[in-house]
Formats: sequence, structure tokens, C-alpha cells
Amino acid sequence: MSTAPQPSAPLVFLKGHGTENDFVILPDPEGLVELPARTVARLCDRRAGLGADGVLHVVRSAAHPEARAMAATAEWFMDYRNSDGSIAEMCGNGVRVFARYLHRAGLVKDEAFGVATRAGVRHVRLGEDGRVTVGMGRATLPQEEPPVTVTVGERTWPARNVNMGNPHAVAFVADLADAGHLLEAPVVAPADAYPEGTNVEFVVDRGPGHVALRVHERGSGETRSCGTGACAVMVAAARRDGADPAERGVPVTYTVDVPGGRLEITERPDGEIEMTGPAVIVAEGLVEPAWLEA
Ligand SMILES: N[C@@H](CCC[C@H](N)C(=O)O)C(=O)O
Repeated sequence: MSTAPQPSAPLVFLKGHGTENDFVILPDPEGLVELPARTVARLCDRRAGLGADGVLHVVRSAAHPEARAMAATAEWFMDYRNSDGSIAEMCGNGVRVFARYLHRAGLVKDEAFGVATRAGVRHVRLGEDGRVTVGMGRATLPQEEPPVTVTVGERTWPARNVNMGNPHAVAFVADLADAGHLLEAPVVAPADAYPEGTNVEFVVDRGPGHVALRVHERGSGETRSCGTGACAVMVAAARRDGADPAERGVPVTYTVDVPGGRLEITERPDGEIEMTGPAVIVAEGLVEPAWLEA
């Protein structure tokens, strides 16, 4: 009988993006694939790996200890990882791409269904126009004192602390170029406002109910889009503009331009937020087992 080690089964991957926030999708229904931070970082490496802002690990909720309790309402769990291998609670663009993948793969038959995330179940609706709408839940606005500031180089701006299941610091600036090259994370103070670190959005006005952003993502650096970030920006802009839907008693919609496209965000008077945007599957392939194990 041979004692030679058996080669691992090839790992299927797909590549997708939502407003150019791009992801490696790893289908792993029974949760058998180990994903240490180093492996995620190698997969996301844009020169030596597949290249992505993050990994969407597709696991049956019943097979994942963090999602088992959600299995009755959402069959699939989006185990999201940033490109440096760190774990995040939620990814707004990712959940649209995740939903597109599940439907394309025949793993869900309905056009509307729940996806389990670390921030709770998110309800998605696949539109006929190729876009996907996600119920993003409610924003929380942690205490504003002491005020949060964001600094890049010599420049400092006041910022709004908005939590969309994951943390955001939203700073309104005169020009998106003011944020500079964003090769390093902006400095956010006070540090204890964000014990787990934060995503930072820089925002300018484009017109009534219309803003544009750049984002530096926790764990991924500057990206072309951030769905949770766009929702945080919408909430911060609506409060700044005196357009809080809870006070007006009607839904409020903002168009949020990101470097990679456009997202439409609506907040209802009860605080529930819906985001609509594209979700694209680009490719499918196999990860070379020897490379993965090296
Ligand atoms: N790009 C995502 C957010 C991904 C997680 C984020 N970097 C974090 O660490 O919180 C989105 O579209 O929301």
C-alpha cells in the first residue's frame, strides 16, 4: 500500500466585484477549508496571488460555529475576510456579489433570500436589471463626545462615527484629492472611539442628495468602493443636511458615487437602510494546490 501523501483536491474559486470592490469567492459548503490570515493575504495578493480586496468564504450557516444560530433564516454564511486576512463583521458590496454567486450556482432558487453575516442576517433581492438590493439594517451613531477627527499628513477634519455592523469614520472634505495618496491608514482620534480599528470615508457634495466618496478600508487599504461605507456616508450626509428620515417621516434617498461606480442608498423613517448596486461574477477557476500549500 502506498504511503505517499495524497494531493489535496483543487480548490474552486470565482472572482467577482461590486462597483469594483473586488473579491475572491471560495465555495466551501461544509466549512472544510482552513483560512488562516496568511492564506487569505496570499490569495488577495495582486502580484503573486489572485488579487482582491477581500475573500467571500461561502459556507452553509449550519456548518459554521459563528452562523449556526442564523441557519433557520439564512442557509448561507458570508465568512468575510479583508485582504490582510483580518475578519470583518460585514461587507456591503460583498453581500451583493455573494448573493449573485449563490443564485448563479443554483444554491438558492429564489430571487429574494437571507444571507448570514457576522452583523446578522441581511436580506437581498436580485433585480431584473442586474443590480442587487440589500437590507443593510440600521446605522448606530456612537456617542459624539469627544469628537472624532481624521488626520492625513498635515490636515485634520472632524468626522462622524457611524456603525453599519462594522465601524466607519466619515469626514466631509472640500476636495477628494485632499485625502492624498492614502497609501497609509489615516490617523483617527480618539483611538478608543474605535477599539477594533475603522474604515475611513472622505466625502464631497455633488448636488442635492448626491455625494461622492473615497475610502480607506480597515484591513484592505484604499479600495474602489465600500458598501457599508456608502451607507455610513448617506446617514452622515442626511443628518448634516437636516434630512433625517425619522424626523421627516418619509424615506430619504442619496446617490453615492464611489471611484468604481454608483450606489443608491435609502433610509426609511424606522431607520432601516437599503442599498442597491451592481454585482458581477467575472471568472471561475482552480487554485493550484501546491501553490496554496507552499
Ligand atoms: N468593502 C466592504 C467592507 C469590508 C470590511 C471592512 N474593510 C472592515 O474591516 O470593516 C463593504 O463593501 O462594505
